[in-house]
Amino acid sequence: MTQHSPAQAPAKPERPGLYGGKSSRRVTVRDLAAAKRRGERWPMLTAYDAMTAAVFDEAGIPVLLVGDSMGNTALGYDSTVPVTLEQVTMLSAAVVRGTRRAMVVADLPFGSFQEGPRQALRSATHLVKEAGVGAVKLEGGERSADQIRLLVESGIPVMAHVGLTPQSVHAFGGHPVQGRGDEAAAQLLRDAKAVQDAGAFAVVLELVTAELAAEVTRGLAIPTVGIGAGPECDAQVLVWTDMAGMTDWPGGRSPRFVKQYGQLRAALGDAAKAFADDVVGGAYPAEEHSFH
Ligand SMILES: Nc1nc(=O)c2c([nH]1)NC[C@@H]1CN(c3ccc(C(=O)N[C@@H](CCC(=O)O)C(=O)O)cc3)CN21
Ligand SMILES: CC(C)C(=O)C(=O)O
Ligand SMILES: [Mg+2]
Repeated sequence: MTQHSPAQAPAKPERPGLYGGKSSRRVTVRDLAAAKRRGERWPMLTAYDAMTAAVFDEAGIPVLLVGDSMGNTALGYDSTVPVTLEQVTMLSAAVVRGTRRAMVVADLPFGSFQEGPRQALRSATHLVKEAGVGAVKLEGGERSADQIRLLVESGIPVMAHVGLTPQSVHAFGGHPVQGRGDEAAAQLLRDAKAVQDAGAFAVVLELVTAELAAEVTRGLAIPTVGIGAGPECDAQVLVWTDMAGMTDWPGGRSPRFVKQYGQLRAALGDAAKAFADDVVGGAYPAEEHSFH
């Protein structure tokens, strides 16, 4: 079949942007700023080990967060509060080793930055030098602005985190939606502006109404990363075990913002049972798994 098109349209790269980009160099804060200017949305996932991080890196996820949610997921605590800087450092080093392209961001855990800017710099420096992360994240808006400013001045990119900040679960008395009511909305807007002014390169908005998150996203020059913050954020993050259907939620009910894109808990349980049945029944190992 002959086709009489005057000229072959130049082959359009399938995904020109951050997600699925082909370059093997690490994603940088400049790439994220450029994506906001292009109006391009991007995904972020947590990771806590090298093998899982490699899967997400190969899938083209541009930013991986070694979240202090490791407390709930990897370490078996019922909150993020007990997580230590050494735990985040060890798992961050594994995630960096497992990845080639993703920017790896490490959470500063509870107690590692609240004393002030100098403590924050000591903790963040430890993560950069010992684990090799490209950026750190810390919770708090106006209350954390001095910490953010010193880290950024010292050359460490900072992702901020406002709205629901789980390290304050005891102060919040749970995980309530943030920014409801005029006073709370005004405070959240001040927090978002404060972290941008302090030099943060992005800000997580956690459990914020979709309307307020949209307003914050329009009002900031830096990208917003939503979790339970509606569809208008520049980026979206989920805890990977929630995203993949691995998390065992207390009472079996997941938070409203979670969408499961897989059934890993069932799949892994089925694999373990099939292995166990084969061992008990003598079907494994078979001849082809044996040496002579
Ligand atoms: N596995 C996991 N996923 C997370 O998203 C996560 C963690 N762990 N650990 C740290 C925090 C805790 N997070 C949570 C935990 C519970 C709700 C929750 O139950 N929210 C209610 C809304 C409550 C309200 O209506 O005020 C919901 O239904 O979403 C939200 C965030 C988010 N973070
Ligand atoms: C959910 C994200 C934003 C987080 O802080 C974590 O995983 O610890
Ligand atoms: Mg966290």
